[in-house]
Amino acid sequence: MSDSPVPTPSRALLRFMKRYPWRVGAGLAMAIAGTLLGYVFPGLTQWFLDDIIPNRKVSAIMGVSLLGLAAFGLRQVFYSIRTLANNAFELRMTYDLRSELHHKIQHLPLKWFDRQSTGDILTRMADDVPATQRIIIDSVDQGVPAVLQIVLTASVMFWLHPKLALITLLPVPFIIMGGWIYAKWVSPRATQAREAASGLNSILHDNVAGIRQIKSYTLEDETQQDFDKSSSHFRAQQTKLQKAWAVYGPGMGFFGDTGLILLMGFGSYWCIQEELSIGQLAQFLLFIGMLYEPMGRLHGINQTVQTGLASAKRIFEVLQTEGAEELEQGETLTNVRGEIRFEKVSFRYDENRPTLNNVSILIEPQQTVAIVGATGAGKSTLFQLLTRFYDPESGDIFLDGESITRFSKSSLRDSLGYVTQESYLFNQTIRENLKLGNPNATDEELWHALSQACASDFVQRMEGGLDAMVGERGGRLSGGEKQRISIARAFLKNAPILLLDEATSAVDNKSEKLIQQAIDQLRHNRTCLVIAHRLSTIINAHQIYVMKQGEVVAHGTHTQLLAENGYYAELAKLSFQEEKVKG
Ligand SMILES: Nc1ncnc2c1ncn2[C@@H]1O[C@H](COP(=O)(O)OP(=O)(O)OP(=O)(O)O)[C@@H](O)[C@H]1O
Repeated sequence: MSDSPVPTPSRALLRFMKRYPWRVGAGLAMAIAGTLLGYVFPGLTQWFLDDIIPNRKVSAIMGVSLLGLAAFGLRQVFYSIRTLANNAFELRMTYDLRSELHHKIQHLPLKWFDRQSTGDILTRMADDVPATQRIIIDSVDQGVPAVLQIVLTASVMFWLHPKLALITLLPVPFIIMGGWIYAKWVSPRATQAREAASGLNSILHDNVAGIRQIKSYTLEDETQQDFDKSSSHFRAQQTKLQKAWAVYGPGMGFFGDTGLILLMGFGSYWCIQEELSIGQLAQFLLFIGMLYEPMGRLHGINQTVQTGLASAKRIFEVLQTEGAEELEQGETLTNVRGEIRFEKVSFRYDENRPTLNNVSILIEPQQTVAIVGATGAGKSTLFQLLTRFYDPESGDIFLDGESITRFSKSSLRDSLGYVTQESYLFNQTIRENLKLGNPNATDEELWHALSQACASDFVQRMEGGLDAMVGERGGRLSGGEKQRISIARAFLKNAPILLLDEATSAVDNKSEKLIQQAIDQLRHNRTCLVIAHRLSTIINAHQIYVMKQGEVVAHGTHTQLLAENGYYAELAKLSFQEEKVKG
Protein backbone atom coordinates (compact mmCIF):
# COMPACT_ATOMS: atom_id res chain seq x y z
CA MET A 1 0.00 0.00 0.00
CA SER A 2 2.84 2.38 0.85
CA ASP A 3 6.38 2.29 -0.46
CA SER A 4 7.89 3.42 2.84
CA PRO A 5 8.34 0.91 5.67
CA VAL A 6 5.37 0.96 8.02
CA PRO A 7 6.34 1.40 11.71
CA THR A 8 5.25 -1.52 13.87
CA PRO A 9 1.62 -1.17 14.94
CA SER A 10 2.59 -1.33 18.61
CA ARG A 11 4.94 1.65 18.21
CA ALA A 12 2.36 3.60 16.25
CA LEU A 13 -0.17 2.87 19.00
CA LEU A 14 2.24 4.04 21.68
CA ARG A 15 2.62 7.31 19.81
CA PHE A 16 -1.14 7.71 19.91
CA MET A 17 -1.23 6.94 23.63
CA LYS A 18 1.36 9.62 24.37
CA ARG A 19 -1.21 12.23 23.47
CA TYR A 20 -3.00 11.60 26.74
CA PRO A 21 -0.21 11.39 29.35
CA TRP A 22 -2.43 12.50 32.24
CA ARG A 23 -5.19 10.03 31.63
CA VAL A 24 -2.78 7.14 31.04
CA GLY A 25 -0.72 8.23 34.09
CA ALA A 26 -3.81 8.47 36.33
CA GLY A 27 -5.01 5.02 35.21
CA LEU A 28 -1.62 3.49 35.88
CA ALA A 29 -1.17 5.21 39.27
CA MET A 30 -4.56 3.93 40.41
CA ALA A 31 -3.75 0.45 39.14
CA ILE A 32 -0.46 0.41 41.07
CA ALA A 33 -2.08 1.71 44.25
CA GLY A 34 -4.94 -0.83 43.95
CA THR A 35 -2.50 -3.68 43.36
CA LEU A 36 -0.39 -2.71 46.37
CA LEU A 37 -3.48 -2.62 48.60
CA GLY A 38 -4.19 -6.19 47.50
CA TYR A 39 -1.21 -7.32 49.59
CA VAL A 40 -2.78 -6.16 52.82
CA PHE A 41 -5.07 -9.19 53.10
CA PRO A 42 -2.40 -11.94 52.84
CA GLY A 43 -0.36 -9.99 55.42
CA LEU A 44 -3.35 -9.81 57.77
CA THR A 45 -4.05 -13.52 57.24
CA GLN A 46 -0.57 -14.40 58.40
CA TRP A 47 -0.99 -12.03 61.36
CA PHE A 48 -4.23 -13.76 62.37
CA LEU A 49 -2.87 -17.30 61.96
CA ASP A 50 0.58 -16.84 63.45
CA ASP A 51 -0.02 -14.18 66.13
CA ILE A 52 -3.61 -13.24 66.97
CA ILE A 53 -5.09 -16.79 67.14
CA PRO A 54 -2.18 -18.66 68.82
CA ASN A 55 -1.68 -15.81 71.33
CA ARG A 56 -5.47 -15.35 71.86
CA LYS A 57 -5.32 -11.56 71.18
CA VAL A 58 -9.11 -11.05 71.03
CA SER A 59 -8.84 -7.30 71.47
CA ALA A 60 -6.78 -7.06 68.23
CA ILE A 61 -9.41 -8.77 66.03
CA MET A 62 -11.60 -5.71 65.56
CA GLY A 63 -8.77 -3.32 64.71
CA VAL A 64 -7.06 -5.69 62.28
CA SER A 65 -10.40 -6.53 60.61
CA LEU A 66 -11.20 -2.84 60.18
CA LEU A 67 -7.75 -2.35 58.67
CA GLY A 68 -8.52 -5.08 56.12
CA LEU A 69 -11.92 -3.55 55.35
CA ALA A 70 -10.39 -0.10 54.83
CA ALA A 71 -7.76 -1.57 52.49
CA PHE A 72 -10.43 -3.35 50.42
CA GLY A 73 -12.64 -0.23 50.33
CA LEU A 74 -9.81 2.02 49.25
CA ARG A 75 -8.79 -0.49 46.58
CA GLN A 76 -12.27 -0.38 45.06
CA VAL A 77 -12.20 3.46 45.08
CA PHE A 78 -8.87 3.34 43.20
CA TYR A 79 -10.29 0.81 40.72
CA SER A 80 -13.28 3.02 40.12
CA ILE A 81 -11.08 6.05 39.37
CA ARG A 82 -8.89 3.82 37.18
CA THR A 83 -11.90 2.64 35.20
CA LEU A 84 -13.10 6.22 34.66
CA ALA A 85 -9.64 7.46 33.57
CA ASN A 86 -9.03 4.48 31.29
CA ASN A 87 -12.46 4.59 29.69
CA ALA A 88 -12.13 8.28 28.92
CA PHE A 89 -8.68 7.69 27.44
CA GLU A 90 -9.72 4.66 25.37
CA LEU A 91 -12.78 6.37 23.96
CA ARG A 92 -10.81 9.46 23.04
CA MET A 93 -8.10 7.43 21.43
CA THR A 94 -10.62 5.41 19.45
CA TYR A 95 -12.30 8.63 18.39
CA ASP A 96 -8.90 9.97 17.24
CA LEU A 97 -8.09 6.78 15.36
CA ARG A 98 -11.46 6.70 13.62
CA SER A 99 -11.37 10.38 12.79
CA GLU A 100 -7.79 10.28 11.47
CA LEU A 101 -8.53 7.20 9.42
CA HIS A 102 -11.57 8.85 7.88
CA HIS A 103 -9.64 12.07 7.25
CA LYS A 104 -6.84 10.11 5.60
CA ILE A 105 -9.24 8.11 3.43
CA GLN A 106 -10.95 11.32 2.33
CA HIS A 107 -7.62 12.79 1.27
CA LEU A 108 -6.08 9.78 -0.43
CA PRO A 109 -5.81 10.16 -4.19
CA LEU A 110 -8.24 8.36 -6.48
CA LYS A 111 -5.56 5.94 -7.64
CA TRP A 112 -5.54 4.49 -4.11
CA PHE A 113 -9.28 3.82 -4.40
CA ASP A 114 -8.75 2.14 -7.77
CA ARG A 115 -6.91 -0.64 -5.93
CA GLN A 116 -9.12 -0.80 -2.84
CA SER A 117 -12.50 -2.42 -2.41
CA THR A 118 -15.24 -0.57 -0.53
CA GLY A 119 -15.80 -3.63 1.67
CA ASP A 120 -12.15 -3.56 2.72
CA ILE A 121 -12.31 0.14 3.59
CA LEU A 122 -15.48 -0.42 5.60
CA THR A 123 -13.90 -3.37 7.42
CA ARG A 124 -10.94 -1.25 8.44
CA MET A 125 -13.25 1.42 9.79
CA ALA A 126 -15.97 -0.74 11.36
CA ASP A 127 -14.04 -3.81 12.59
CA ASP A 128 -10.36 -2.94 12.79
CA VAL A 129 -10.77 0.24 14.82
CA PRO A 130 -12.73 -1.51 17.63
CA ALA A 131 -10.28 -4.46 17.54
CA THR A 132 -7.41 -1.99 17.95
CA GLN A 133 -9.30 -0.36 20.79
CA ARG A 134 -9.36 -3.75 22.54
CA ILE A 135 -5.55 -3.82 22.53
CA ILE A 136 -5.54 -0.58 24.46
CA ILE A 137 -8.30 -1.60 26.84
CA ASP A 138 -6.67 -4.94 27.55
CA SER A 139 -3.06 -3.89 27.71
CA VAL A 140 -3.44 -0.65 29.65
CA ASP A 141 -6.39 -1.53 31.84
CA GLN A 142 -5.59 -5.20 32.41
CA GLY A 143 -2.08 -5.97 31.19
CA VAL A 144 -0.04 -3.37 33.07
CA PRO A 145 -1.67 -4.07 36.49
CA ALA A 146 -1.32 -7.81 35.83
CA VAL A 147 2.41 -7.54 35.12
CA LEU A 148 2.84 -5.28 38.11
CA GLN A 149 1.00 -7.73 40.36
CA ILE A 150 3.14 -10.61 39.13
CA VAL A 151 6.40 -8.74 39.70
CA LEU A 152 5.37 -7.46 43.14
CA THR A 153 3.99 -10.81 44.28
CA ALA A 154 7.08 -12.65 43.13
CA SER A 155 9.32 -10.08 44.89
CA VAL A 156 7.36 -10.36 48.15
CA MET A 157 7.47 -14.16 47.93
CA PHE A 158 11.26 -14.11 47.43
CA TRP A 159 11.64 -11.68 50.30
CA LEU A 160 9.57 -13.87 52.64
CA HIS A 161 10.88 -17.30 51.67
CA PRO A 162 13.30 -17.49 48.73
CA LYS A 163 13.41 -21.30 48.58
CA LEU A 164 9.63 -21.70 48.52
CA ALA A 165 9.29 -18.81 46.05
CA LEU A 166 11.77 -20.49 43.71
CA ILE A 167 9.84 -23.77 43.81
CA THR A 168 6.53 -21.98 43.24
CA LEU A 169 7.88 -20.05 40.27
CA LEU A 170 9.44 -23.04 38.52
CA PRO A 171 6.71 -23.22 35.83
CA VAL A 172 7.04 -19.51 34.95
CA PRO A 173 9.80 -19.88 32.28
CA PHE A 174 7.61 -22.46 30.51
CA ILE A 175 4.65 -20.09 30.64
CA ILE A 176 6.73 -17.25 29.14
CA MET A 177 8.00 -19.53 26.39
CA GLY A 178 4.45 -20.77 25.67
CA GLY A 179 3.23 -17.18 25.36
CA TRP A 180 6.06 -16.32 22.98
CA ILE A 181 5.42 -19.37 20.76
CA TYR A 182 1.69 -18.61 20.73
CA ALA A 183 2.30 -14.97 19.72
CA LYS A 184 4.67 -16.02 16.91
CA TRP A 185 2.23 -18.59 15.61
CA VAL A 186 -0.90 -16.48 15.87
CA SER A 187 0.40 -13.18 14.48
CA PRO A 188 0.49 -14.10 10.73
CA ARG A 189 -2.69 -16.17 11.02
CA ALA A 190 -4.53 -13.29 12.70
CA THR A 191 -3.53 -11.11 9.73
CA GLN A 192 -4.91 -13.75 7.34
CA ALA A 193 -8.14 -13.85 9.35
CA ARG A 194 -8.51 -10.07 9.05
CA GLU A 195 -7.93 -10.32 5.27
CA ALA A 196 -10.57 -13.03 5.11
CA ALA A 197 -13.03 -10.81 7.01
CA SER A 198 -12.29 -7.99 4.61
CA GLY A 199 -12.87 -10.29 1.59
CA LEU A 200 -16.19 -11.40 3.04
CA ASN A 201 -17.31 -7.82 3.63
CA SER A 202 -16.30 -6.87 0.08
CA ILE A 203 -18.55 -9.59 -1.34
CA LEU A 204 -21.37 -8.53 0.97
CA HIS A 205 -20.99 -4.91 -0.09
CA ASP A 206 -21.00 -5.86 -3.78
CA ASN A 207 -24.02 -8.11 -3.37
CA VAL A 208 -26.03 -5.41 -1.59
CA ALA A 209 -24.97 -2.59 -3.94
CA GLY A 210 -25.66 -4.76 -7.00
CA ILE A 211 -28.88 -6.33 -5.72
CA ARG A 212 -30.91 -5.05 -8.68
CA GLN A 213 -28.52 -6.66 -11.18
CA ILE A 214 -28.43 -9.88 -9.15
CA LYS A 215 -32.21 -10.07 -9.17
CA SER A 216 -32.60 -9.17 -12.82
CA TYR A 217 -30.09 -11.85 -13.87
CA THR A 218 -31.48 -14.27 -11.21
CA LEU A 219 -27.99 -14.69 -9.81
CA GLU A 220 -29.15 -15.21 -6.21
CA ASP A 221 -27.88 -18.82 -6.04
CA GLU A 222 -24.49 -18.01 -7.57
CA THR A 223 -23.89 -15.02 -5.30
CA GLN A 224 -24.96 -17.12 -2.31
CA GLN A 225 -22.38 -19.74 -3.29
CA ASP A 226 -19.66 -17.08 -3.62
CA PHE A 227 -20.63 -15.64 -0.27
CA ASP A 228 -20.66 -19.04 1.45
CA LYS A 229 -17.26 -19.86 -0.05
CA SER A 230 -15.77 -16.65 1.30
CA SER A 231 -17.59 -17.11 4.60
CA SER A 232 -16.24 -20.64 4.97
CA HIS A 233 -12.70 -19.36 4.23
CA PHE A 234 -13.20 -16.82 7.02
CA ARG A 235 -14.52 -19.56 9.32
CA ALA A 236 -11.48 -21.73 8.56
CA GLN A 237 -9.13 -18.86 9.48
CA GLN A 238 -11.04 -18.21 12.69
CA THR A 239 -11.10 -21.91 13.54
CA LYS A 240 -7.29 -22.05 13.31
CA LEU A 241 -7.03 -19.19 15.79
CA GLN A 242 -9.57 -20.72 18.14
CA LYS A 243 -7.86 -24.11 18.07
CA ALA A 244 -4.57 -22.48 18.97
CA TRP A 245 -6.26 -20.68 21.84
CA ALA A 246 -7.95 -23.90 22.96
CA VAL A 247 -4.49 -25.48 23.36
CA TYR A 248 -2.65 -22.41 24.64
CA GLY A 249 -5.14 -21.23 27.31
CA PRO A 250 -5.59 -24.55 29.19
CA GLY A 251 -1.91 -25.50 28.58
CA MET A 252 -0.76 -22.39 30.37
CA GLY A 253 -3.42 -22.93 33.06
CA PHE A 254 -1.93 -26.37 33.68
CA PHE A 255 1.55 -24.87 34.23
CA GLY A 256 -0.03 -22.51 36.79
CA ASP A 257 -1.68 -25.48 38.56
CA THR A 258 1.70 -27.22 38.64
CA GLY A 259 3.04 -24.27 40.64
CA LEU A 260 0.20 -24.75 43.14
CA ILE A 261 0.93 -28.46 43.57
CA LEU A 262 4.66 -27.76 43.96
CA LEU A 263 3.86 -25.22 46.67
CA MET A 264 1.52 -27.63 48.47
CA GLY A 265 4.02 -30.48 48.34
CA PHE A 266 7.19 -28.61 49.27
CA GLY A 267 5.35 -26.25 51.66
CA SER A 268 3.80 -29.18 53.61
CA TYR A 269 7.19 -30.89 53.72
CA TRP A 270 8.88 -27.79 55.14
CA CYS A 271 6.01 -27.32 57.62
CA ILE A 272 6.57 -30.88 58.89
CA GLN A 273 10.30 -30.11 59.06
CA GLU A 274 9.29 -26.95 60.96
CA GLU A 275 11.12 -24.76 58.50
CA LEU A 276 7.80 -23.02 57.72
CA SER A 277 4.78 -22.01 59.79
CA ILE A 278 1.20 -22.92 58.79
CA GLY A 279 0.51 -19.19 58.60
CA GLN A 280 3.36 -18.68 56.16
CA LEU A 281 2.11 -21.55 54.01
CA ALA A 282 -1.43 -20.12 54.04
CA GLN A 283 0.00 -16.72 53.12
CA PHE A 284 1.90 -18.31 50.21
CA LEU A 285 -1.26 -20.10 49.08
CA LEU A 286 -2.96 -16.71 48.86
CA PHE A 287 0.08 -15.26 47.11
CA ILE A 288 0.14 -17.99 44.51
CA GLY A 289 -3.41 -17.01 43.58
CA MET A 290 -2.23 -13.43 43.24
CA LEU A 291 0.63 -14.65 41.05
CA TYR A 292 -1.09 -17.05 38.68
CA GLU A 293 -4.46 -15.26 38.40
CA PRO A 294 -2.86 -12.27 36.57
CA MET A 295 -0.87 -14.73 34.46
CA GLY A 296 -4.17 -16.24 33.34
CA ARG A 297 -5.35 -12.72 32.47
CA LEU A 298 -2.13 -12.16 30.50
CA HIS A 299 -2.85 -15.24 28.35
CA GLY A 300 -6.24 -13.78 27.45
CA ILE A 301 -4.61 -10.40 26.79
CA ASN A 302 -1.97 -12.08 24.62
CA GLN A 303 -4.76 -13.51 22.48
CA THR A 304 -6.62 -10.20 22.16
CA VAL A 305 -3.43 -8.27 21.52
CA GLN A 306 -2.24 -10.63 18.78
CA THR A 307 -5.53 -10.42 16.88
CA GLY A 308 -5.81 -6.70 17.66
CA LEU A 309 -2.33 -6.02 16.31
CA ALA A 310 -3.36 -7.56 12.99
CA SER A 311 -6.17 -4.99 12.91
CA ALA A 312 -3.92 -2.16 14.07
CA LYS A 313 -1.51 -3.03 11.25
CA ARG A 314 -4.32 -2.58 8.73
CA ILE A 315 -5.24 0.81 10.21
CA PHE A 316 -1.69 2.12 10.35
CA GLU A 317 -1.07 0.85 6.81
CA VAL A 318 -3.68 3.34 5.66
CA LEU A 319 -2.55 6.10 8.01
CA GLN A 320 1.03 5.70 6.78
CA THR A 321 0.11 5.66 3.09
CA GLU A 322 1.94 8.40 1.29
CA GLY A 323 0.55 10.69 -1.36
CA ALA A 324 -2.48 12.16 0.45
CA GLU A 325 -3.80 15.15 -1.45
CA GLU A 326 -2.72 18.59 -0.29
CA LEU A 327 -5.84 20.51 -1.24
CA GLU A 328 -4.67 23.97 -0.19
CA GLN A 329 -1.13 23.83 -1.53
CA GLY A 330 -0.54 26.33 -4.36
CA GLU A 331 -1.96 29.65 -5.46
CA THR A 332 -5.64 30.40 -5.05
CA LEU A 333 -7.36 30.59 -8.40
CA THR A 334 -9.42 33.75 -8.80
CA ASN A 335 -11.09 35.67 -11.66
CA VAL A 336 -11.19 32.71 -14.01
CA ARG A 337 -11.56 33.66 -17.69
CA GLY A 338 -11.94 30.03 -18.64
CA GLU A 339 -9.37 29.30 -21.33
CA ILE A 340 -8.30 25.67 -21.08
CA ARG A 341 -5.43 24.11 -23.01
CA PHE A 342 -4.32 20.49 -22.98
CA GLU A 343 -0.82 20.41 -24.40
CA LYS A 344 0.66 17.10 -25.55
CA VAL A 345 -0.87 15.29 -22.60
CA SER A 346 -0.10 11.60 -22.13
CA PHE A 347 -1.40 9.47 -19.30
CA ARG A 348 -1.86 5.86 -18.23
CA TYR A 349 -3.79 4.30 -15.35
CA ASP A 350 -1.88 1.03 -15.66
CA GLU A 351 1.83 0.71 -16.37
CA ASN A 352 1.46 -1.20 -19.61
CA ARG A 353 -1.63 0.39 -21.14
CA PRO A 354 -1.48 4.01 -22.37
CA THR A 355 -4.84 5.78 -21.98
CA LEU A 356 -4.04 9.18 -23.50
CA ASN A 357 -1.29 9.83 -26.01
CA ASN A 358 -0.07 13.30 -26.89
CA VAL A 359 -3.49 14.94 -26.61
CA SER A 360 -3.74 18.67 -27.38
CA ILE A 361 -7.04 20.53 -27.05
CA LEU A 362 -7.86 24.24 -26.87
CA ILE A 363 -11.06 25.59 -25.33
CA GLU A 364 -11.55 29.36 -25.61
CA PRO A 365 -13.28 31.20 -22.76
CA GLN A 366 -17.07 30.75 -22.73
CA GLN A 367 -17.00 28.43 -25.69
CA THR A 368 -18.46 24.97 -25.82
CA VAL A 369 -16.08 22.27 -26.94
CA ALA A 370 -17.31 18.73 -27.41
CA ILE A 371 -15.29 15.55 -27.17
CA VAL A 372 -16.56 12.59 -29.13
CA GLY A 373 -15.24 9.09 -29.73
CA ALA A 374 -16.00 5.46 -29.16
CA THR A 375 -16.37 4.12 -25.66
CA GLY A 376 -13.02 3.74 -23.88
CA ALA A 377 -11.34 6.33 -26.14
CA GLY A 378 -10.21 8.34 -23.09
CA LYS A 379 -12.82 11.13 -23.02
CA SER A 380 -13.67 10.97 -19.32
CA THR A 381 -9.99 10.68 -18.50
CA LEU A 382 -9.54 14.25 -19.80
CA PHE A 383 -11.90 15.38 -17.02
CA GLN A 384 -10.07 13.27 -14.45
CA LEU A 385 -6.88 15.14 -15.36
CA LEU A 386 -8.45 18.59 -15.50
CA THR A 387 -9.89 18.12 -11.99
CA ARG A 388 -6.46 16.79 -10.94
CA PHE A 389 -7.91 13.53 -9.69
CA TYR A 390 -4.88 12.19 -11.55
CA ASP A 391 -1.86 14.01 -13.02
CA PRO A 392 -0.53 13.55 -16.57
CA GLU A 393 2.54 11.45 -17.17
CA SER A 394 3.84 14.04 -19.64
CA GLY A 395 2.54 17.26 -21.17
CA ASP A 396 0.59 19.85 -19.22
CA ILE A 397 -2.85 21.39 -18.80
CA PHE A 398 -3.19 25.17 -18.70
CA LEU A 399 -5.97 27.32 -17.31
CA ASP A 400 -5.87 30.97 -18.44
CA GLY A 401 -2.29 30.37 -19.57
CA GLU A 402 -1.01 28.93 -16.25
CA SER A 403 -0.31 25.28 -15.54
CA ILE A 404 -3.12 23.96 -13.35
CA THR A 405 -0.48 22.49 -11.00
CA ARG A 406 0.26 26.05 -9.84
CA PHE A 407 -3.16 26.38 -8.27
CA SER A 408 -4.43 24.79 -5.11
CA LYS A 409 -6.58 21.77 -5.88
CA SER A 410 -9.40 23.17 -3.78
CA SER A 411 -9.59 26.47 -5.68
CA LEU A 412 -9.19 24.67 -9.02
CA ARG A 413 -12.04 22.29 -8.20
CA ASP A 414 -14.14 25.19 -6.92
CA SER A 415 -13.94 26.71 -10.38
CA LEU A 416 -15.15 23.53 -12.08
CA GLY A 417 -18.77 22.42 -12.21
CA TYR A 418 -18.77 18.69 -12.94
CA VAL A 419 -21.94 16.95 -14.08
CA THR A 420 -21.12 13.27 -14.32
CA GLN A 421 -22.73 10.47 -16.36
CA GLU A 422 -23.95 8.76 -13.21
CA SER A 423 -25.51 11.42 -11.03
CA TYR A 424 -24.50 10.35 -7.55
CA LEU A 425 -26.91 11.53 -4.89
CA PHE A 426 -26.25 10.99 -1.18
CA ASN A 427 -28.82 9.25 0.99
CA GLN A 428 -30.06 12.56 2.35
CA THR A 429 -32.78 15.08 1.55
CA ILE A 430 -33.04 16.95 -1.74
CA ARG A 431 -32.08 20.11 0.13
CA GLU A 432 -28.87 18.55 1.52
CA ASN A 433 -27.95 17.15 -1.87
CA LEU A 434 -28.44 20.54 -3.51
CA LYS A 435 -26.50 22.36 -0.83
CA LEU A 436 -23.38 20.43 -1.78
CA GLY A 437 -23.29 22.92 -4.64
CA ASN A 438 -23.54 25.90 -2.31
CA PRO A 439 -23.83 25.29 1.44
CA ASN A 440 -25.10 28.84 2.04
CA ALA A 441 -27.91 28.82 -0.51
CA THR A 442 -31.31 29.97 0.75
CA ASP A 443 -34.49 28.00 -0.01
CA GLU A 444 -35.36 30.62 -2.58
CA GLU A 445 -32.04 30.04 -4.36
CA LEU A 446 -32.54 26.28 -4.20
CA TRP A 447 -35.96 26.60 -5.87
CA HIS A 448 -34.53 28.95 -8.48
CA ALA A 449 -31.78 26.43 -9.32
CA LEU A 450 -34.35 23.64 -9.47
CA SER A 451 -36.45 25.67 -11.84
CA GLN A 452 -33.39 26.42 -14.05
CA ALA A 453 -32.72 22.67 -14.09
CA CYS A 454 -36.37 21.97 -15.04
CA ALA A 455 -36.70 20.06 -11.76
CA SER A 456 -38.95 22.24 -9.62
CA ASP A 457 -42.18 20.55 -10.79
CA PHE A 458 -41.29 17.06 -9.68
CA VAL A 459 -39.69 18.24 -6.42
CA GLN A 460 -42.88 20.17 -5.60
CA ARG A 461 -44.90 17.02 -6.18
CA MET A 462 -42.71 14.96 -3.83
CA GLU A 463 -43.90 14.49 -0.27
CA GLY A 464 -41.76 16.82 1.83
CA GLY A 465 -40.53 18.84 -1.17
CA LEU A 466 -36.96 19.93 -0.45
CA ASP A 467 -37.00 17.74 2.65
CA ALA A 468 -37.86 14.54 0.77
CA MET A 469 -35.27 11.81 1.17
CA VAL A 470 -33.79 10.63 -2.13
CA GLY A 471 -32.78 7.13 -0.93
CA GLU A 472 -29.43 5.43 -1.29
CA ARG A 473 -27.64 6.64 -4.43
CA GLY A 474 -30.84 8.59 -5.16
CA GLY A 475 -32.72 5.30 -5.62
CA ARG A 476 -36.14 6.91 -5.01
CA LEU A 477 -35.74 9.15 -8.06
CA SER A 478 -35.79 8.25 -11.74
CA GLY A 479 -32.60 8.51 -13.81
CA GLY A 480 -33.81 11.72 -15.44
CA GLU A 481 -34.81 13.25 -12.10
CA LYS A 482 -31.43 12.45 -10.58
CA GLN A 483 -29.74 14.03 -13.56
CA ARG A 484 -31.77 17.22 -13.16
CA ILE A 485 -31.01 17.42 -9.41
CA SER A 486 -27.33 17.19 -10.21
CA ILE A 487 -27.71 19.90 -12.86
CA ALA A 488 -29.45 22.10 -10.27
CA ARG A 489 -26.50 21.43 -8.00
CA ALA A 490 -24.17 22.67 -10.75
CA PHE A 491 -26.33 25.82 -11.14
CA LEU A 492 -25.92 26.46 -7.42
CA LYS A 493 -22.17 25.97 -7.60
CA ASN A 494 -22.11 28.54 -10.39
CA ALA A 495 -18.56 27.62 -11.43
CA PRO A 496 -17.08 29.43 -14.45
CA ILE A 497 -16.13 26.17 -16.15
CA LEU A 498 -18.56 23.37 -16.79
CA LEU A 499 -17.50 19.76 -17.34
CA LEU A 500 -20.39 17.81 -18.68
CA ASP A 501 -20.27 14.06 -19.12
CA GLU A 502 -23.49 13.37 -20.95
CA ALA A 503 -25.56 10.52 -19.58
CA THR A 504 -25.52 7.45 -21.78
CA SER A 505 -28.41 5.76 -20.00
CA ALA A 506 -31.64 6.15 -21.86
CA VAL A 507 -34.30 8.40 -20.38
CA ASP A 508 -37.68 9.02 -21.96
CA ASN A 509 -37.97 11.67 -24.65
CA LYS A 510 -39.72 14.17 -22.41
CA SER A 511 -37.04 13.87 -19.73
CA GLU A 512 -34.31 14.07 -22.31
CA LYS A 513 -35.74 17.30 -23.68
CA LEU A 514 -36.01 18.76 -20.18
CA ILE A 515 -32.42 17.73 -19.39
CA GLN A 516 -31.15 19.20 -22.66
CA GLN A 517 -33.03 22.42 -21.99
CA ALA A 518 -31.48 22.60 -18.50
CA ILE A 519 -28.00 21.92 -19.83
CA ASP A 520 -28.34 24.58 -22.52
CA GLN A 521 -29.19 27.07 -19.78
CA LEU A 522 -26.28 25.90 -17.66
CA ARG A 523 -23.80 26.28 -20.53
CA HIS A 524 -24.73 29.90 -20.93
CA ASN A 525 -21.82 32.27 -20.13
CA ARG A 526 -19.48 29.45 -19.14
CA THR A 527 -16.58 27.61 -20.69
CA CYS A 528 -18.00 24.21 -21.35
CA LEU A 529 -16.25 20.95 -22.11
CA VAL A 530 -18.81 18.33 -22.98
CA ILE A 531 -18.42 14.62 -23.60
CA ALA A 532 -21.12 13.86 -26.09
CA HIS A 533 -22.63 10.44 -26.66
CA ARG A 534 -25.50 11.67 -28.85
CA LEU A 535 -24.04 13.88 -31.53
CA SER A 536 -27.31 15.75 -32.10
CA THR A 537 -26.66 17.60 -28.81
CA ILE A 538 -23.37 19.13 -29.94
CA ILE A 539 -24.00 20.13 -33.52
CA ASN A 540 -23.66 23.75 -32.46
CA ALA A 541 -20.50 23.31 -30.37
CA HIS A 542 -17.74 25.81 -31.25
CA GLN A 543 -15.28 22.96 -31.71
CA ILE A 544 -15.54 19.20 -31.71
CA TYR A 545 -12.52 16.99 -30.92
CA VAL A 546 -12.68 13.44 -32.17
CA MET A 547 -10.82 10.85 -30.11
CA LYS A 548 -9.81 7.33 -30.98
CA GLN A 549 -7.80 5.02 -28.70
CA GLY A 550 -6.43 7.81 -26.57
CA GLU A 551 -5.51 10.18 -29.41
CA VAL A 552 -7.16 13.19 -31.01
CA VAL A 553 -7.65 12.17 -34.63
CA ALA A 554 -9.53 15.25 -35.89
CA HIS A 555 -11.10 18.50 -34.77
CA GLY A 556 -13.29 21.23 -36.23
CA THR A 557 -16.93 22.25 -36.36
CA HIS A 558 -19.68 19.73 -37.07
CA THR A 559 -19.94 20.86 -40.68
CA GLN A 560 -16.17 20.83 -41.23
CA LEU A 561 -15.80 17.36 -39.73
CA LEU A 562 -18.70 15.95 -41.73
CA ALA A 563 -17.13 17.38 -44.88
CA GLU A 564 -13.88 15.52 -44.10
CA ASN A 565 -15.94 12.33 -44.33
CA GLY A 566 -13.63 10.55 -41.90
CA TYR A 567 -14.09 8.89 -38.49
CA TYR A 568 -16.43 11.64 -37.27
CA ALA A 569 -18.74 11.16 -40.24
CA GLU A 570 -18.85 7.45 -39.39
CA LEU A 571 -19.67 8.19 -35.72
CA ALA A 572 -22.28 10.76 -36.73
CA LYS A 573 -23.97 8.32 -39.09
CA LEU A 574 -24.22 5.69 -36.34
CA SER A 575 -25.37 8.16 -33.73
CA PHE A 576 -28.08 9.73 -35.89
CA GLN A 577 -29.30 6.30 -36.96
CA GLU A 578 -29.61 5.23 -33.31
CA GLU A 579 -31.46 8.40 -32.39
CA LYS A 580 -33.84 7.94 -35.31
CA VAL A 581 -34.64 4.39 -34.15
CA LYS A 582 -35.17 5.64 -30.61
CA GLY A 583 -37.08 8.66 -31.46
N1 LIG B 1 -9.62 4.12 -12.78
C1 LIG B 1 -9.18 3.43 -13.84
N2 LIG B 1 -8.21 2.50 -13.71
C2 LIG B 1 -7.75 1.82 -14.76
N3 LIG B 1 -8.19 1.99 -16.02
C3 LIG B 1 -9.15 2.90 -16.23
C4 LIG B 1 -9.71 3.66 -15.15
N4 LIG B 1 -10.66 4.49 -15.65
C5 LIG B 1 -10.69 4.25 -16.99
N5 LIG B 1 -9.80 3.30 -17.33
C6 LIG B 1 -9.52 2.82 -18.68
O1 LIG B 1 -9.07 3.92 -19.46
C7 LIG B 1 -9.62 3.88 -20.75
C8 LIG B 1 -10.31 5.21 -21.07
O2 LIG B 1 -11.41 5.34 -20.18
P1 LIG B 1 -12.38 6.60 -20.25
O3 LIG B 1 -13.35 6.45 -19.12
O4 LIG B 1 -11.59 7.84 -20.31
O5 LIG B 1 -13.10 6.35 -21.63
P2 LIG B 1 -14.32 7.15 -22.29
O6 LIG B 1 -13.88 7.55 -23.64
O7 LIG B 1 -14.79 8.23 -21.40
O8 LIG B 1 -15.40 5.99 -22.36
P3 LIG B 1 -17.01 6.09 -22.21
O9 LIG B 1 -17.50 6.83 -23.38
O10 LIG B 1 -17.41 4.65 -22.25
O11 LIG B 1 -17.27 6.74 -20.91
C9 LIG B 1 -10.55 2.69 -20.80
O12 LIG B 1 -9.87 1.64 -21.46
C10 LIG B 1 -10.78 2.33 -19.35
O13 LIG B 1 -10.90 0.94 -19.20
